[in-house]
Amino acid sequence: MCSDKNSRVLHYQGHAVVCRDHETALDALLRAGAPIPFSCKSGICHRCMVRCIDGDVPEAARRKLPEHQQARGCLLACQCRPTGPMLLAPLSAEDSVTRCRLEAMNYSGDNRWQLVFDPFTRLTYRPGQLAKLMSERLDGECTALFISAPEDETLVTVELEDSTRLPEWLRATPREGLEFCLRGPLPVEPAEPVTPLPPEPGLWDELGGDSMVRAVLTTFYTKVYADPELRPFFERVTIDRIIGKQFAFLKESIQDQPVFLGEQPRNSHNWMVITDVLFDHRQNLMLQAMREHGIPDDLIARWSRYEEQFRPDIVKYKPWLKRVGDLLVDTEQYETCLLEEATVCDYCGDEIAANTMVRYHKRIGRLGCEACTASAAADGAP
Ligand code: HEM
Repeated sequence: MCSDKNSRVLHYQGHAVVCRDHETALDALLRAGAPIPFSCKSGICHRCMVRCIDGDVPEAARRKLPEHQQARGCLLACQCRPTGPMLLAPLSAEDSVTRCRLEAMNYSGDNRWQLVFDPFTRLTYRPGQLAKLMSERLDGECTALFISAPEDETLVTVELEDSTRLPEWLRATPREGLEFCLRGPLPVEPAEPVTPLPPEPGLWDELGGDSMVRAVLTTFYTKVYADPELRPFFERVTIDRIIGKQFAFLKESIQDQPVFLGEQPRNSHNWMVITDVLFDHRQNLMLQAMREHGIPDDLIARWSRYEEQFRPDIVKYKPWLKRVGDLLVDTEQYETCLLEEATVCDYCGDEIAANTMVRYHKRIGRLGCEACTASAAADGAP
C-alpha cells in the first residue's frame, strides 16, 4: 500500500492518522475523530473489530478471533499496535458468520428446496433478505432467501436461490443434524439515499487542481482496467469516458462547479453487484494511485470521504431498480420489439430485416437476430 513502511499511518473511512509509539490503532483513530465503535478496550467485547484491507496485522490483534475472521483480515483495533501503514474498514455483512444445525430439508415442488435450521446464536433477519450458506469448512457457498418470520418461529426457514445446483455438502445423507455456516443476512433493499457532503472548494486547489486530479484518476483507472475483478464492470465504457465522468463528478462535489452531466451513483451503479470487499479493493487502488502522485495522507483522507460516502448507494448483493422520475425500472430484463428498419445483429453482425421481432437487453441495449437468440436459448440463457 505505502512506500514508507515505517510511517504507521492508519486510513479508516476518510480519516488518516499517524499512530504514536505505544498507541493502539483504536486510540489513534479515536484521537482523529474516526467513527469507530468500541467498548471494553481490552479485547473482550469485540466491538472495535475492523478489517484490514492493506498492511500487516500484528499477531496480538487477531489471535483471539476465529479462523474465518482472521482469513478475512479482521482484527481488534484495541489490541492492535501497528508496525506499519494500514488501510482499515468497518466490518460488513459478509464478516458475520453464524453456525447452524440443519433440522430438515424439504422439497416444495417446482424445483425448490427449503432448509429449516437452528442457528447456534440469535439471527436478526427479515423475510426477503439474503444469506450465503456454506459448509463448516466455509466452502461450497450457495445463496438462500429467508422466508420464515423471526417473531413467530425459533427455527429459521430459507429457500435456496438456485435449487438446480445443490452444493456437495448439502447432498450428504442423512442431512438432519448437519452443521453448516451462514453468512449474512445480506442487505437487499436500498438504504436511504446518501445526503452528499458539502463542497470544500479549497481542497481542490490543495490537491493540485484540475491537472493533478485528472492525473490521479488516469493512474487509478489504468489500474482498474487492468484488474481482473473490476475490469468486467467496464466492458462497455471507454477509459477516457469514465475518467471524464469521474473528474466532472468530483469537481462538482468538491469544488462546487456545475460541470457533471450524469446520474447519481445509486442510479448509475444500480445493476452492479458490488460487495463491501470489492468496494474496499477499489478504494485501495485509489489510495495507491493518490500515493503514487505524492498526495499527502491528510488530503488523501479528505478526498476519500467524497468517495466513501457513496458506499451505501453502491454496495449491494442484488441489482436495484433504477429510479427514473417517479418510476422504478428493472433494467436487468430482456424486451422484444418489432424492428421498423433493418439493422445488424449485435452478436454475429448479420443483417436483420425490417419487420422482424427482435429481443434486446434493456440496459446494454444489445439486440440479436433469430439465429443468435435461438442458440442463446439452447445454451440455457434466460
Ligand atoms: C467497486 C466500486 C465501483 C465500481 C465497480 C464502479 C463502476 C462503475 C462503472 C462500470 C461505471 C460506468 C457505468 C456506465 O456508464 O454504464 C461507473 C460510473 C460512475 N461511477 Fe462508479 N464504480 C464504483 C465506485 C464508485 C464510487 C465510490 C463513486 C463515487 C465517487 C463512483 C462514481 C461514478 C460516477 C459519477 C459514474 C458516472 C455516472 C454516469 O455515467 O452518469 N463510482 N462506475
